[in-house]
Amino acid sequence: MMTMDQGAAPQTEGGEFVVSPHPYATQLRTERLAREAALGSRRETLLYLNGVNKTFDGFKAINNLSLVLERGEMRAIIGPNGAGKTTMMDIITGKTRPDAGEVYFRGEVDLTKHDEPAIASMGIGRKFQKPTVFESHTVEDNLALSLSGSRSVLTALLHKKSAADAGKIDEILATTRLTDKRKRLASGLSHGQKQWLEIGMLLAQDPELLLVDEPVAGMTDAETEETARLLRDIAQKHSVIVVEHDMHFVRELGVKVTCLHEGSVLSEGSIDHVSRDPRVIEVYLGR
Ligand SMILES: Nc1ncnc2c1ncn2[C@@H]1O[C@H](COP(=O)(O)OP(=O)(O)OP(=O)(O)O)[C@@H](O)[C@H]1O
Repeated sequence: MMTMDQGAAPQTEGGEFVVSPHPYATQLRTERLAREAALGSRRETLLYLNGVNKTFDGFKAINNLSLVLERGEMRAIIGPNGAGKTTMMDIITGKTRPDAGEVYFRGEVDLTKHDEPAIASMGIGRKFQKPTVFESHTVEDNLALSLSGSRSVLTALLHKKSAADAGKIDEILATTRLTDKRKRLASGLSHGQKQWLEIGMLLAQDPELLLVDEPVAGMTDAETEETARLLRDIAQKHSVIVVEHDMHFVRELGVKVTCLHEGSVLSEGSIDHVSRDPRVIEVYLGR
């Protein structure tokens, strides 16, 4: 006579025979559902970092870092020197390859598989701390040279701009508060105006995500406050990550703040939440 294993024994339910799933099948299904849920939440996001690690000569610069940026979000990143802010930006832009972890753009592009030029062309623009504008060109020519698309330098400088290009340059000049400086040589701009021009040059490339590194370092108080307004304007149409130490400026941005420490997220939330967090006070704000 045939005997049956208890786990797979048929049972009657409303007159029908049903087979209890094997415990291993149940485990596989649970794991599959968890994977699908993770993929679902990743798809919703613009930038998804999960369990990212990067070690330099045995030193963990990035340590199991996870961070999610929603589409259209502006995020401020703070943290003490050496916290891993620059390394995180380097990983997002393909300058540094992580040792482990997931880095996804628009939920589906694995950024760890692409190099810097490819990532830039996908719509991630980066502005480094030091402005690098073309000093001997006018403000508007700096923007014309940066417009996305296949223009040669000569085409950009010598030929009449198309109506679309001209309209776009006008819009960027207005956003970056440089309309009345458009004919000036970039060398004649103040430090703050050069930073704004460089942000404009990034905008000319139509990035979906802008990474901005310490934009207000060296600016006057008035320029700092104007930069917060300028970035809030930009964030209406773009996603932005701003790394900055100036807490007054970060407060002016009025966005979610992430504090990094020793390569991972120490605290995250509103500026009030993060700046009251005893751990943030201990390692960063209290210093
Ligand atoms: N290419 C590299 N080789 C070796 N060590 C590195 C390299 N890049 C970064 N590090 C180290 O990794 C750690 C994190 O540095 P990172 O520049 O990312 O910090 P940060 O938060 O940007 O600091 P800061 O506010 O000073 O710019 C530091 O200890 C740094 O010395």
